[in-house]
Amino acid sequence: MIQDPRDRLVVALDLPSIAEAEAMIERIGDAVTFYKIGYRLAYAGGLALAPVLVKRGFKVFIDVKLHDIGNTVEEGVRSLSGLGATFVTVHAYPQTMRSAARGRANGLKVLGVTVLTSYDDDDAREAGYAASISDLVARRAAQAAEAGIDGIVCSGAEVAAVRAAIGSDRLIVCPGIRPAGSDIGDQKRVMTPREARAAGVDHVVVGRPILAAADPREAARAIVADLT
Ligand SMILES: O=C(O)c1cc(=O)[nH]c(=O)n1[C@@H]1O[C@H](COP(=O)(O)O)[C@@H](O)[C@H]1O
Repeated sequence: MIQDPRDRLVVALDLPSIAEAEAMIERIGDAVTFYKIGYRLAYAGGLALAPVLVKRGFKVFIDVKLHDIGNTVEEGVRSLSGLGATFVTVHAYPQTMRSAARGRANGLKVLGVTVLTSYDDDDAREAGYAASISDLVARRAAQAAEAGIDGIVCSGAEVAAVRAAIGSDRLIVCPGIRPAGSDIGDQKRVMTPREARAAGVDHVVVGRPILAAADPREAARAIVADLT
């Protein structure tokens, strides 16, 4: 149960260094309680920021989208469990999800990324999938529940189908969130914060619309208001 509405928003710290991430966190102030460390920051040494943020009372989402042989995924998730983070992502393949479930410890929750929000049906076809994105997402959500992981990453358009597949005890997290009128960038399956909330999302992930805003704190506040 989410008590503080700010916890519904996860801000993606897609920045090139810990120093720049720290400066952004300072600018955003108390408008945000939950931060995501993804490829850009993690591969620039940013995983070290996770325990620092946890110590300061923030929640942390480690978005490394693991996908490898089972043993490697299990041990990787076990290593990441030491950071004190709340979420870690893996690609939602059955073997990968089962292995991640075995490796999680210390309260770390595993989220399965169904189909990236930068994909539409043409992109899925190009990658060799005959199924539509909505079918693929529903299938992977059901497999995530079977594998016993803690939640799903999908687009806002799939929230209802995913909820039906995973029930109310698992979490739904949506990136590809764009406040009305903001630049979509490379995202293809997008929704506004308000629409995602109405669809029943637990958390939304937002990067560029906040990081690139003239006033990131105000941009974050406006999104939290739409999620409340
Ligand atoms: O796992 C994710 O967080 C993720 C999954 C997905 O399907 N789509 C997606 O955009 N993301 C991440 O969510 C963030 C979205 O950032 P913006 O498009 O800048 O709001 C990025 O850090 C992506 O890596």
